[in-house]
Amino acid sequence: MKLLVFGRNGQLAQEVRRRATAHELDIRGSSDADFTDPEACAAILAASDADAVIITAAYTAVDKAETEEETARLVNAATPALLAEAARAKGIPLVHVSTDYVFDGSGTTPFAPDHPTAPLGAYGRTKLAGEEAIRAAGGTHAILRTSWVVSAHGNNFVKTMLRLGAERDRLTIVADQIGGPTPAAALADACIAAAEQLALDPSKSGTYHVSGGPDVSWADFAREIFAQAGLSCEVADIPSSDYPTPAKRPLNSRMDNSLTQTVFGLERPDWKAGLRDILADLGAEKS
Ligand SMILES: NC(=O)C1=CN([C@@H]2O[C@H](COP(=O)(O)OP(=O)(O)OC[C@H]3O[C@@H](n4cnc5c(N)ncnc54)[C@H](OP(=O)(O)O)[C@@H]3O)[C@@H](O)[C@H]2O)C=CC1
Ligand SMILES: Cc1cn([C@H]2C[C@H](O)[C@@H](COP(=O)(O)OP(=O)(O)O[C@H]3O[C@@H](C)C(=O)[C@@H](O)[C@H]3O)O2)c(=O)[nH]c1=O
Repeated sequence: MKLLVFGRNGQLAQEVRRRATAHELDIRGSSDADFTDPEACAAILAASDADAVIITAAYTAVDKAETEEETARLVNAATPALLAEAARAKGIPLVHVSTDYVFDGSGTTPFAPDHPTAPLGAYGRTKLAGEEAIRAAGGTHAILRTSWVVSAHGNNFVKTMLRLGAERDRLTIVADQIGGPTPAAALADACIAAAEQLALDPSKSGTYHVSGGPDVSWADFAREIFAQAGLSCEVADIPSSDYPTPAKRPLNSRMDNSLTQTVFGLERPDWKAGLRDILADLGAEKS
């Protein structure tokens, strides 16, 4: 298959490039497909001979989105909307990635894909608008909602903890937000599998959850990072109220992955194993 992939340097984009070895790839980064220009991006798709499209590009700066919601909306909603229409016009499947931040974080039960959405902030609102536009376009699609993506590339919680854990003896980390850290490598495999399977069976179109397990707090996630990296940084639990940020984060980010397993045959990713691979990639594993 030929895959048209939007996004080049992001966490997911880099893992798709690394793992889609069975396919021909046409990769478009922000320098040649700027998502603040929806028509230009749709024209790239319209002119493509790809068999499927994967959108990895997104505006992911959660706090900055509070003051840049219009830009975030262009990148996370307007361009995915036109790409979905262009994909439908060509009759090719579209795989898109969304977020746990479309939910309000209430309760302690894992959210199923059809649970009502109610984002707490601008990033979640714009990602939800992207989902809704893709569904409305009516083409063959998979929206894969994920959470807490980590990898050896780009900016993410693992790399932040490795940096801070090497500098400090003690960190205070929120312990009342619970979710599933997701290795970008496993998410890339899910995107590729969804593209392959949708091409064969468009009836698999829909919204799915791909989040690593088991669920954990950010504080316990940090402890496991330090344990696997052999860093002796103490982690003190704090409530979210002690870590004020411009955007409110959901307390419950647990997501039910069972539909993904049933329809696509994909197991829930094991984030502790994924973390070992990331630390090995970074040369940061415990010696
Ligand atoms: N990171 C996380 O914790 C989570 C991410 N997600 C979702 O997963 C997906 C992948 O995220 P992730 O790989 O972590 O994101 P990153 O922040 O690592 O990378 C962002 C990507 O978006 C591209 N991008 C940003 N702005 C533009 C623009 N104006 N035009 C074109 N491309 C742009 C970047 O382009 P370039 O390649 O040129 O650098 C880069 O490839 C996204 O849909 C995100 O919303 C969901 C839950 C958690
Ligand atoms: C650095 C640090 C963070 N934290 C907290 C803040 C936050 O609640 C949590 C994680 O911090 P981050 O800045 O990585 O979180 P954040 O940018 O909100 O991560 C989110 O990104 C978007 C794109 C998503 O879609 C989400 O699934 C999620 O991964 O850790 C501490 O409590 N102490 C610290 O020292």
